[in-house]
This record gives sequence, structure tokens and C-alpha cells, in this order.
Amino acid sequence: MAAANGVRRVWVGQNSLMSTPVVSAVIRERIGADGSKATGAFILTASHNPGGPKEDFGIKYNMGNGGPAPESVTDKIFSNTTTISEYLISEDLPDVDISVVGVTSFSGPEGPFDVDVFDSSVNYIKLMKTIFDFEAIKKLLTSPKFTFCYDVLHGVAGAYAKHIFVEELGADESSLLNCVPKEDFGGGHPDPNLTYAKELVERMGLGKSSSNVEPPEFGAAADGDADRNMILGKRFFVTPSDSVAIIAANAVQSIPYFASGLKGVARSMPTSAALDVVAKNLNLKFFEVPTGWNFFGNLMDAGMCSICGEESFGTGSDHIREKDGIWAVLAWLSIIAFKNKDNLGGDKLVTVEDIVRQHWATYGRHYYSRYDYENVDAGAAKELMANLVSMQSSLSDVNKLIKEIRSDVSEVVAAVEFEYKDHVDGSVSKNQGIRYLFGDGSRLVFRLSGTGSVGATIRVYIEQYEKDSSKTGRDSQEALAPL
Ligand SMILES: O=P(O)(O)OC[C@H]1O[C@H](O)[C@H](O)[C@@H](O)[C@@H]1O
Repeated sequence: MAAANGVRRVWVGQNSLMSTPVVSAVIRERIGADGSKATGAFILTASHNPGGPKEDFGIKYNMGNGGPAPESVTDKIFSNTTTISEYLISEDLPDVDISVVGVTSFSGPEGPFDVDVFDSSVNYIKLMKTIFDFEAIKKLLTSPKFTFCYDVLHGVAGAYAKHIFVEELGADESSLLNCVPKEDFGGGHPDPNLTYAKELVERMGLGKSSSNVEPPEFGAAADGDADRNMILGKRFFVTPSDSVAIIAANAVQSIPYFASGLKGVARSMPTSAALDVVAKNLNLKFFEVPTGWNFFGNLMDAGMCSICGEESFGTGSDHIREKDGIWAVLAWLSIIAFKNKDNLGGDKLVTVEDIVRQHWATYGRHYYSRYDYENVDAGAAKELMANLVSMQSSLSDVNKLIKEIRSDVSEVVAAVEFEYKDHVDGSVSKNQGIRYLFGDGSRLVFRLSGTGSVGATIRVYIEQYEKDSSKTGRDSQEALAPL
């Protein structure tokens, strides 16, 4: 198939499933560098063992910059799917032994093509070493004071985690949880959040069952393709919105890649405004884009953005054009290492919780919560959204309605449906979520999910800003109750 499509070289990362950040990095390094633009589809078909059954390792649409395809491309792909009348499957593709690194040339009906099998963790570590101070992180990870736990939920990050954290950075192997990648993710759901990363949540002292074992100082989880992350401290959850803000606030001092300053920062619209406050205080360029990583790519290609993040547990930088879960863990370890650089022999470490609370004291806190209404009737969901849009034309009615329910929330001062004009190519994305903005900086955002598979999923994002440092330590659900 590869040859029939005119492809002359196929890259196959060992471990069969390459992580999304690695695919992005490989495209940028090997394909982008070749000068070809849209790479269209990555079709990896090979067998694990010579002579064994062939498996389709999946199709991945990526652009020449290594990022996900923008709407204009996915729309075109969709329209093409409506006119496909046949497709061809090549039965006689040669077997590729992906346990052996190297390039093999094959002949095809339209000429020869190469299959380049490489160890993707080697590429990835090489890239990470250009970004982070591995020595500083190693000092932290090997300090008897610091304990660490990374739950990979049987996703592909497992293939990288042992290599990076244990072999390169000296962490104890027992720090890694569920690190053997499995096709069925060990029966679990590889979503790095408080619901699905159960074992980690228990280990970090955030679960229901109390244990006498002291939780680690730092915990993190990855999703199946290693592009998302959850960050935890001992008995402490860091929201993804806070995480990107804290990384941005500390990047220049803690991460060598950013030592000369940040080009700008960006977040998706429903992500809390914690990053906005950092950008304002540090005088950084700031962008609010619709949900979906593709919107960050253009800003990065234009040299306008260094760090970005989404409330949906994605964080990343312009080292590639995808979110990167392992990068986020290394970024946090770098910050903790920096804060403790003169302190590893001292009495008490500066903890994740200390770092977050200090951040709130400096910048204020954005209390934040997201509610997901899954599998609802698609027609009814559309109607609800239309109704929320039509209500936006009369703020006095909206305020009356709200005050009747809760008199202790501030006034809605603006209500707008989010629309984004790309700063680089000028393309416009409409209907990107409905925002009710309150006088005290609070927000209620309503959005239809783009990833739900059954019916519709409505997401409601609730956010309240608290500037007063004496009030930033409240329980978040209690603080958000009025809203
Ligand atoms: O539309 P949602 O269900 O909220 O999902 C939104 C998420 O979808 C995908 O996972 C994208 O890669 C993310 O960048 C985005 O944040």
C-alpha cells in the first residue's frame, strides 16, 4: 500500500505504538525536514514477528509541522470519504521485523521503498536532553528526601518511562506503576484523571481508603498515547489549568530551553484564566484559542507561542506540535528541582503543594470545575445550546433569572459565543462554546464535546477568580457552590 500511494519511505517506531509526541517529533525531524508538506496519513502495517500475522497499526493524520490536522484538512478528508468507491489492500507486502533497528529496502509495483525501523525512545530522550537539565532532575530523583510515582496506565509511555526516569534519571523502578504497555490497557481506561488513575490516586493519599504508607512527594499519570498528563502532589491535585500557568511562571528559571524568555503563552478557551494572569504579570504575549491542539500549531510555527495548555489534561511547548505528557512531568520535576536546589540536604522539601499555594498567593487562584453530561440526546443538546445563545441577547433577563436562584453571585456583564480568527492564517472558527462572563471575573462556559461517541456530551466549565490571598485556600467545590 505504501508503494502504491507513492510513499517511498515508511518510518516504524519500535514498541509498535509510537506515542503521539514522538510521531509529531519524527514528522518534524524526518519528514518536515525533507521539504514535503502535509504528510497526509501515516499508515503503519507490519507484523510483530517475521512470518507472523500483519496488523494495521493505525492511521494518523498529521501535517508537515508534526501537528494535528486543522479543520480545513479534516473537512476535506471527510468530504473525500463520502466519495470513496473502492480501496485496495496489498496482500503481498513483505514482513518487517520491527524488533530489529535498521533500514530495509523493498520493491513494490511502483518502485522500491524503504522501511526504517527505529527505537523511538532514543529519539525522544535526545530531544528531551536539549530541553531539560537532566543532571538537576537526577539530583532530585536520587535524593532520599524525594519520592516519585508515575502511572502510565499501561499506555505507550511505559516504553519511554523506564528508559528516561529509571535508566537516565536514577529513579527507583518501583516509582513506575502499570508501565508495561498493553493492547487492552490492562482492562482499564487510560485517562489521566482522578477517576481513572485509581491506583495512583490511592498511592498519593487522595483515595477513599486510607493507608499508613506515606504518599510520594510527586505523582503523575499519562494517557494511552502519552500526550496528556495529570500532576499530583502528596494528597494534592493540581488542576491542568493551574499546571500550565505554574509551568509558564517558572519556565525561564527552571528549564534551560526557555532560559532566554518565552515567546508567548496560550490556552484553550474553557481552560481557566490562571495563565492569563501570569501572562499579564510577566508581560507575555497571550492567546486564547478554541479547544483542540491544532490551534496552537500555527502560533508556534509563527514564533508567537512557547508554552500552552488545555483543561483536558494537555500541556506542551513548541519543541513539537502536540501536547506531550512526559514533557509535562519533566517540566514539573525541573521546577521542583529548581525550588529545592539548595535545599536537598535541608529539613523539608518545597513540595508540589507549596509551589501551587505560593503561586495562588502571588497571582490569585482560579477555582475551577468541569461537569460532563455524557450520552445525552443530540437534538436536545443542540436545542439547549441554541437557547443559551438566544438568552445572550438579554443580559437583564439572564441576571434576573440567576438572582432568583442565587442572590450571592455577581452580575453577568457579557455573554458571547466564542469565535476565533487565527492570528496567522486568518481562518475563522465559529460556535466554539458559549460564555457567560461575570463582573468578578467568574465564568460559566457551555460547550458541546467534539470527542464524545454516543449522542452528545455537554461540558459545563465553572470558574471563579479569587485575588485575596487569604481566601485562596478554600475547598474548591465550596468556593464554586454559588455559581
Ligand atoms: O471536545 P472534547 O471532548 O472536550 O475534547 C477536547 C480534546 O479533544 C482531543 O483530545 C484533542 O486532542 C484535545 O486537544 C482536546 O482538548
